[in-house]
Formats: sequence, structure tokens, C-alpha cells
Amino acid sequence: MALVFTDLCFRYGRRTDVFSGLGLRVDSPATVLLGPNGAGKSTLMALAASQLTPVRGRISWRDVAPASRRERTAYRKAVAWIPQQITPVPGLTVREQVAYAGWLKGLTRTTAWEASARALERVRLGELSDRKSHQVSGGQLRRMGIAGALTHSSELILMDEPTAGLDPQQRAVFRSLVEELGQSVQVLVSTHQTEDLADLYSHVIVLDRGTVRFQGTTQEFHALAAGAESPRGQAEAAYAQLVGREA
Ligand SMILES: Nc1ncnc2c1ncn2[C@@H]1O[C@H](COP(=O)(O)OP(=O)(O)OP(=O)(O)O)[C@@H](O)[C@H]1O
Repeated sequence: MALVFTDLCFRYGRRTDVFSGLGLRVDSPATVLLGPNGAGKSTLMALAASQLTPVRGRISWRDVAPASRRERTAYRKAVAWIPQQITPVPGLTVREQVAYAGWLKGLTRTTAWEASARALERVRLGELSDRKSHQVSGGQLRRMGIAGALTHSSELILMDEPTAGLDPQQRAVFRSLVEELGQSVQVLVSTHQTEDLADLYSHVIVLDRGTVRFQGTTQEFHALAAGAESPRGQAEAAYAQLVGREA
């Protein structure tokens, strides 16, 4: 199953192009998107989530492009987006919030409610089901967002900087969650973190100034800096080689 960007052009207002003619195909189970500040990672994620509209070009998931309203609904059901900032609906509990996400994507209230319990168990938030969603931590909020995506059986989950600002323990929880999710849904994760790439992601994309500098398997990425001692050292050296600075 592939997410395909064809001849993609995008700019904010009248500013310089963020993308001009980008072509990219993402079809591996777990892909990480790396790139320095301003590379275009969040913009690419928002375009892939059909939250932004390209100036020119096409984005499709399994050949469905979010061009018309009907296709956009189908596209957004299949492609879920966990943005950097999640703003829960005030007053809802964690479970209500997750069920609401499913209902918004077309599930009946009963189905969404039942699916929300299973989804919360999968992201290890079952114990917090009844807590008000504005009373949970940043890491828990992101897991709640993932649970929302799981209620309506998304096929691809886009996660923008999901580990930013998380403590080591929350990062570890997130890592095991990505590992587990990768068995049943495709994930595309943008991050600055180069640690544990080999354990979590089968493929790497490196973006810089709106251009793809590298796309390949994680092994191919590490092989760019085969001399480095540890996998983490290899990833940092490979990244620095591609974009001329450290992650
Ligand atoms: N809302 C906006 N209005 C105008 N320009 C924007 C806006 N959002 C991003 N940009 C510009 O678009 C370019 C790409 O930004 P983007 O946020 O996609 O990069 P990024 O790789 O996600 O960066 P970071 O790692 O810092 O989050 C940058 O030059 C940025 O200044």
C-alpha cells in the first residue's frame, strides 16, 4: 500500500516554495522522515493528511486522491494524522475523545464507543479512560490521538514529531507502541531522533529544504557511515553526511 506524492508544489501564501516538483513513494510498513528544522517535514505530513492543499501535483493513498469531497472522506478515514499539537475537546474524557474521533470518521456511536476501549488498551491508556482529556500528559495525549486513529481502522498513521518533549520513559513506551503498530498498520513518523532507527523503522527518508536527500532501507542509511562504531553513531554520521549537520 503506497502513499504517493507526484510533482508536488506547495508554498505558504506568497512565500518561496516549500516543495517544487517533489516526487516520493512511501510503501514500507514503518518509515521515518528525518530532516533539519525547516526542511518541510511538518508541511509534508499536513499535505499527506490532506490538511493542506498543494498548489500543484497529486497526493494519493492506494490510488485515492483527496481531490473531491467524497474521496477526501475516504482518504481521511484511511490516513490518520497525529500532529505535533493535539487539542482535545474541552470537557471530554479520554475515552469519549477517542470514541469521538471514530464517530467523526463515520462509525456509529455504539461502534465507536466499543472500539475506543480496545484502542485505549492497545496504546496502554486503558487506566486513564475516565480521566478528562485535558488532564493527561503530552505523551499520553499523543497516545490518545493514536487510539483515535485505531478506532476507525486507519491503514496509514502519520505522526509528526511524536517524541518531542517526552521524557525517556514516555519515549520508551512510544517506541514499543510503534513497533507493535507496525505489525498491523503502516506508519510514517517524522522526528529529529536518530536513536533506535534500526529497531523501529525499515525505511528512512531524509528531507532537506524541500528536497529528498535520501530514501532507502535503514541498513542502506546506516551503510552511508559504515565506519562509525554504534548504530546510533552510524545514523548520526549518515545524517550529517547528507544534510551537513547533526540531527
Ligand atoms: N504557517 C506557516 N506560514 C508560513 N511559512 C511556514 C509556515 N509553516 C512552515 N513554514 C515555512 O515552511 C518551511 C518548512 O517548514 P516545516 O515546519 O514544514 O519544516 P519542519 O521540517 O517540520 O521543521 P521543524 O523540524 O522545525 O518542525 C520553513 O521554511 C517554514 O519557515
